[in-house]
Amino acid sequence: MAMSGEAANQVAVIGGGAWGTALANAAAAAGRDVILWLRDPEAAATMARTRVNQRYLPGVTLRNGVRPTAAEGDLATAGTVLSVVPAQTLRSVLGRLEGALREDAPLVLCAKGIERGSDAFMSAVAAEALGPGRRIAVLSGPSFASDVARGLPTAVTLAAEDGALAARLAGLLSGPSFRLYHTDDVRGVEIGGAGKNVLAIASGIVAGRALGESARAALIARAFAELMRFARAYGGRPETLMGLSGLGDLVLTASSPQSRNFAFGERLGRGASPEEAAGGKLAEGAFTAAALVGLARARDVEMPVAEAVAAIVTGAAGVDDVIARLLARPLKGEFE
Ligand SMILES: NC(=O)C1=CN([C@@H]2O[C@H](COP(=O)(O)OP(=O)(O)OC[C@H]3O[C@@H](n4cnc5c(N)ncnc54)[C@H](O)[C@@H]3O)[C@@H](O)[C@H]2O)C=CC1
Ligand SMILES: O=C(CO)COP(=O)(O)O
Repeated sequence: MAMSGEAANQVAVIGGGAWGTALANAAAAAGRDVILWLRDPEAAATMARTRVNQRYLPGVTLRNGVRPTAAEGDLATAGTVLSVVPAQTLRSVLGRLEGALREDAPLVLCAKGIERGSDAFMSAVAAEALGPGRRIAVLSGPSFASDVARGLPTAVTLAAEDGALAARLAGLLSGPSFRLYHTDDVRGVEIGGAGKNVLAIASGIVAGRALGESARAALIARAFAELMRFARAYGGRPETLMGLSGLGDLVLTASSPQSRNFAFGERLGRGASPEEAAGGKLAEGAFTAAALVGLARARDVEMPVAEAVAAIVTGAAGVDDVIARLLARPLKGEFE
């Protein structure tokens, strides 16, 4: 049955954190009718009343087209669904909400991570949780929630295996300052988003240890080289990694203290323990590091920077040991 105009214009955002709130505002700016679903009824009611997400995105007013709710039934009319909960919660959240979603609504995955334990990419987790019939897309790219929510110019990538669907969703969510490019390289886009979070932690460590801007630039370039190797081994296209969702997002996240992953690394570099460094904020790379390294090892992909981050966040090695090890690696051809 064809979707009614009302359903086609309605977007549900699952997850009322910083990014979910920003994307809800961006979709409303694009003219969509937006349902912002939170698991906590009290938080949803407060947000509906105050029109602000004080905990996760203070200082930003919700647009008129955004309706916060905790009622699962409110999701039933949305023609498009964005999942914006942390990567490690995706499976359980989709399991809970599966029955509340329209069967024909495409699901746009906005978390940047790899599931721990299963080492599964987000698209694989969603396909397992919702069954093979669900159309799945991935949205990723250089975009701080506060920039997007304030309407500052931002460009990201929307990927779906069905290129026509990717183009349609990019059009649906693009607004005056939030621009979505589209591609059919789902795997390449999700690798860029998940990988850059891990690698940005390393960049933060270099900054926190005061190793200098030259060292940080070298680190970012070597980190990008290993991300390319990983993508090649797992079916992501090199040009995707060269684009917004790869290099673009790595540059943003690995060079700004506004990034929670970078800030987490910076605190590690200054000597904080992983628990202290997290400080109650979500640093997705800390959870994804071991999974990324596990996948890399499984296909013999050399990822010394990701290995270093995984060793530090799991407490297997200290920052100084890891730096010494990286600097002692044998010299080799740059593009081997
Ligand atoms: N904040 C940003 O600038 C950007 C974030 N992202 C990605 O978006 C994802 C979410 O990040 P943020 O919104 O920034 O995190 P956040 O920490 O601001 O918010 C996470 C939200 O998820 C909710 N949540 C957690 N577990 C849940 C569960 N089991 N059921 C329902 N809701 C649950 C929390 O209550 C909270 O509202 C991450 O993967 C992140 O990498 C991507 C681009 C930009
Ligand atoms: O993904 C992001 C920017 O594109 C946000 O980065 P952090 O999660 O490190 O804050």
